[in-house]
Amino acid sequence: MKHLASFSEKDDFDYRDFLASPVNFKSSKDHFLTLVENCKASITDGYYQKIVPSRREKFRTDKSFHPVKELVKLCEAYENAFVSLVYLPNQGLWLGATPELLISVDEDQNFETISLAGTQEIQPAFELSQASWMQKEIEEQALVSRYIINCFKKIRLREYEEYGPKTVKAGNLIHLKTSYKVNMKEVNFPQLGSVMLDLLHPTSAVCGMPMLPAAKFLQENENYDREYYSGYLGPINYEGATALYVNLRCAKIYKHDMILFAGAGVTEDSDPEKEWMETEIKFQTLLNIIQA
Ligand SMILES: C=C(O[C@@H]1C=C(C(=O)O)C=C[C@H]1O)C(=O)O
Repeated sequence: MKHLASFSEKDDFDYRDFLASPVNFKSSKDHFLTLVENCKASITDGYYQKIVPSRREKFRTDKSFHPVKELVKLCEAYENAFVSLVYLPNQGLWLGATPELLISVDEDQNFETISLAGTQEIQPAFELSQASWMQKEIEEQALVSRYIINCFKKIRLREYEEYGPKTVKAGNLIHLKTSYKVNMKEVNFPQLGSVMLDLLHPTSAVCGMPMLPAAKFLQENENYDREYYSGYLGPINYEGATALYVNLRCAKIYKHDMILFAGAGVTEDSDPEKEWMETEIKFQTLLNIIQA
């Protein structure tokens, strides 16, 4: 951390030289509200159980914005998030602080995945024991849990441990989380990590159920390219362990702006205005900490 912080102060190269100006796009609230209505209508028709539409929004970055400094601030603010800063030529510079583990395998061959969904905004002094959840969020998260259990069923894996659901904090938000753990040595399944990765991604926390039709629905209706948002990233076989996270609460950084991405799980009980608000408060996870 110290190394990162001093890097940002002493180097005089301008990272902006590497970055493009963002393409112009209009972020329309009406479009998102109509999209949520269309998701609900398709769910009511009986074919889908859940769809997770998303949107993006452009924000001006402050003069003092520096990606490495912002990375350090995010690491300090969000102890439980996977905080990342990634530059890829032609794909740009991405900054994020995601609460969502996709899969991990530790050095002792313990596998873990989680089901994370349901969102509420909280104030800093909020105690987790005060949390109460509506039927809509409970059902929404249960769908993600069912999706994971179905993946285990496909590979006939019965020996998993399930913890939760319990309420967890992710910055300015709380979510419902259930963890699934498997001792890969005990079940004699050394490939479990890669097999589950193929089956899980994209989970119904970011896409929908059933998965393939929901992905097609989003491609046809979302009207923009998610790029790396809702993909996954993380260390692979680093010191014997792998931990891949879903790329949420993330921003693509441009010369003088950044584009933030956020989605919200829609079920038949969704209220479009509330889903819009949910994407707004998800943007705040980054905006509360970084210079914008
Ligand atoms: C889709 C996002 O988040 C996911 C959707 C959630 C929800 O619908 O309540 C909650 C956590 C994440 O699994 C996002 O942050 O963009």
